[in-house]
Amino acid sequence: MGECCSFFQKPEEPVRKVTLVMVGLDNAGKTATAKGIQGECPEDVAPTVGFSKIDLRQGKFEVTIFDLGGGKRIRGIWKNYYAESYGVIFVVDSSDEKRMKETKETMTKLLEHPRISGKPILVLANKQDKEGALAEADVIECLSLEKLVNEHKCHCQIESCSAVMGYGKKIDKSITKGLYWLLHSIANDFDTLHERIKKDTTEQRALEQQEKLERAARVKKIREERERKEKELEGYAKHSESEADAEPIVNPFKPINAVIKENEKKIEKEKKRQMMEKDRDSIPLKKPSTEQEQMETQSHISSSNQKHSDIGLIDTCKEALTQQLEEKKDVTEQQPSESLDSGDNSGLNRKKNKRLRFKRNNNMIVPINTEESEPRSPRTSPSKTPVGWGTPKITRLPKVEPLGEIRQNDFYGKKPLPPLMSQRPNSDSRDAHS
Ligand SMILES: Nc1nc2c(ncn2[C@@H]2O[C@H](COP(=O)(O)OP(=O)(O)OP(=O)(O)O)[C@@H](O)[C@H]2O)c(=O)[nH]1
Ligand SMILES: [Mg+2]
Repeated sequence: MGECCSFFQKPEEPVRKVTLVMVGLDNAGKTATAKGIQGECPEDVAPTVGFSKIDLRQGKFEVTIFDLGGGKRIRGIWKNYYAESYGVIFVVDSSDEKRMKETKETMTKLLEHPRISGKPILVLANKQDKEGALAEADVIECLSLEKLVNEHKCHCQIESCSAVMGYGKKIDKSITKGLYWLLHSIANDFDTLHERIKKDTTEQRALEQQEKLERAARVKKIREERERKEKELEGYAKHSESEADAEPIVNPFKPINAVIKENEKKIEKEKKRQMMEKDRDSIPLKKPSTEQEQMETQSHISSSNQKHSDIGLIDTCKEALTQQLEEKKDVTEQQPSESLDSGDNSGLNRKKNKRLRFKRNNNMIVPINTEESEPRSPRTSPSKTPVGWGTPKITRLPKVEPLGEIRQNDFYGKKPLPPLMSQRPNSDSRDAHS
């Protein structure tokens, strides 16, 4: 019988499609409430990113509810749903008193929107099961709800509820009651609302179409600009290619083997040059004629070579030689007296080393300048020739030979010597009879 009644009633009461938006701050309980209305368990819900949509049949209404994400960054999308909404469900977390100010600001912004103002609004003061949750009156006061709805000529109903109390048939009756109130309110003013929504949605769609065209024009412009730049680059590349064909680029890099060989040749050339210089320095310009010249030449070569090797060493040797010569000079000065006072051996040594000169004087041989040619002291050790320094001339004095017949003959040009006198004219000079 009931079915028959409803069957007959249906043609009289046309089915009305109604769209609702469910908004409020994040964590307020919107999705939990929507799930409960739909007959699903409201627990284990996750924050909504974007929106979720539920459809339900309520009497003569085919209801579509857009459950929109309440996060700060998502609230911007809310306005896109205002035009087609017949009414609003605003969910408040009554247990979160700290966010009441934010809730009020959000609600104010919502109600003052031209596509919301004048439309019916259901406020659900949710989470009443939680201890310390604000009562209905407190929520009204915190949100200045009366003032707000009056300002924006919105029909308003507030219900205290708990979304997690149950779902389906066991859903909190306050939620069902609030939903009935909203649908009835819409039904009461349905035609007006319907015309407004038609108009708003048309405008909204036109606006969206315009935005779409503008976006397409921007994309087209960007694409054309990019294609123009690509063509310019292609033209530049072709121009570069033609230039490259005309003038082949010489590769500045060489194989490493070629570079090594080149360097080796340079080193070899430099070595040869140095060798040639060395040889040129070592070859004497004229052959030394005498022994002394040879020695001097060798000394010069040695000195010259050494000059190339170490000039600093020359200075050192100079100093050493000078010092040595000074020492010898001192010794030479002391030598005559020592030689005279010393024994026969020292006398013999002196005879051996002494260079004697003689002059003929009335058929007599007279030694002269014996002191000047006094040899160095035998006690003085021969100087060690410094490395890299020419042999000093003092060590190259002519060798003193003993005076003999051959030498005497040479001296007198093979003439017979005069007979020796019984008494020597220079008896003090024993050196003449050595
Ligand atoms: N105690 C209690 N917890 C609730 C109630 N309603 C929702 N919750 C819990 O509150 C948390 C947030 O619920 P949601 O439904 O996700 O909140 P929302 O408004 O959809 O949040 P957004 O999607 O981020 O905007 C969940 O852990 C729910 O279980 C309620 O009435 N009482
Ligand atoms: Mg949600």
